[in-house]
Amino acid sequence: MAVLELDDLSKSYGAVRALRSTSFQVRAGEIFGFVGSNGAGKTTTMRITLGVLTPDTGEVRWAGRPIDHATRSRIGYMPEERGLYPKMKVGEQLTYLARLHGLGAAQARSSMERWTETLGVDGRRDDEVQKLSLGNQQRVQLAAALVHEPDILVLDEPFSGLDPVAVDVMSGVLRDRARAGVPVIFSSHQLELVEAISDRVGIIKDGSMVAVGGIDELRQVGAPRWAVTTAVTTPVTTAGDDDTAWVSDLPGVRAVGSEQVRRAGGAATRVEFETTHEGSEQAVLARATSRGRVEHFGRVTPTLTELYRDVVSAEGSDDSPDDTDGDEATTEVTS
Ligand SMILES: Nc1ncnc2c1ncn2[C@@H]1O[C@H](COP(=O)(O)OP(=O)(O)OP(=O)(O)O)[C@@H](O)[C@H]1O
Repeated sequence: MAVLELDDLSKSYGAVRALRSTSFQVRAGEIFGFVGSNGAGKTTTMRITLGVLTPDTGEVRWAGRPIDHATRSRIGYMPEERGLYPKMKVGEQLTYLARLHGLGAAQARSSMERWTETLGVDGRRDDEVQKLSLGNQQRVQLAAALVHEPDILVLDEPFSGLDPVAVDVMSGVLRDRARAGVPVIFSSHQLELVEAISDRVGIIKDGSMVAVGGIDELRQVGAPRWAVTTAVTTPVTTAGDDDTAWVSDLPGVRAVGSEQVRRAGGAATRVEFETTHEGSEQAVLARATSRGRVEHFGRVTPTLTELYRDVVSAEGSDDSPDDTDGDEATTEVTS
């Protein structure tokens, strides 16, 4: 299966180290969500993939071979800064872009028709791009990335500013392209959306990949997290009081937070904890049972937002641009 390989990419802009030995892969037919804080290095990575920026070290390969001019023309790219001609009509512009990528006149026209229909802007073909709303301009921008039927899709924040219907349309198109065997890489700050549509996710921080893998796989990294909710008959004191000591003093257990819920006829306490030894959650359950009626006990599945916060706020953060220390370890989970 063809794989897009980004191998050991480094890039500095003067004193700013934008990428530090960044490596990851995107397989054919896979949607890869690329996330990271502002300035983490996503756009730089995408521009290098497209070949508009040259890395200081490393290379990008497609199907085992370094990306050359011919392969580059097979990439559909949606740049963050967008790049349509505002005064050109939608239909003309898309047909023109398809022809630039080598499609014949009839093929370019039918591809333009197909993508404007799929993306719901077929009624705007004769309008200048600048007359469209920002969301519709973005749909046209995606059509521009797709109109030459690319083998690889690289999309820089394609969802930013879209309404929920447009998000659904865009997600559907990405899924459809992936099903057709295209590797799709997209960046986004909308982590719930990334979680919903990505097959794999990469988290970049200060130019280094700090986690790469399927979301379920990334969830397995780190200590398992649990929650226990116990009904308590004794009145709960001030909300926010620490009620985790009964959990924390058990071996192999670390309480990470608690919550108290008042309600008619009593209250309940929910404590979240991590286990560092297999089976130590059973000791928590036994103790909870001795304290009151256990209403709920189970594993907590972190969301991508929680995973992201964990890895991005992990120790070792250094935002100084001229930092020259070593690279951070990547949590690589491959399936
Ligand atoms: N042309 C440039 N000249 C100098 N510095 C640059 C240039 N382009 C990017 N940078 C710097 O490189 C770092 C990485 O920027 P990049 O645009 O790749 O981040 P990003 O993850 O895409 O951010 P965002 O989420 O804000 O779009 C940042 O510190 C940025 O300021």
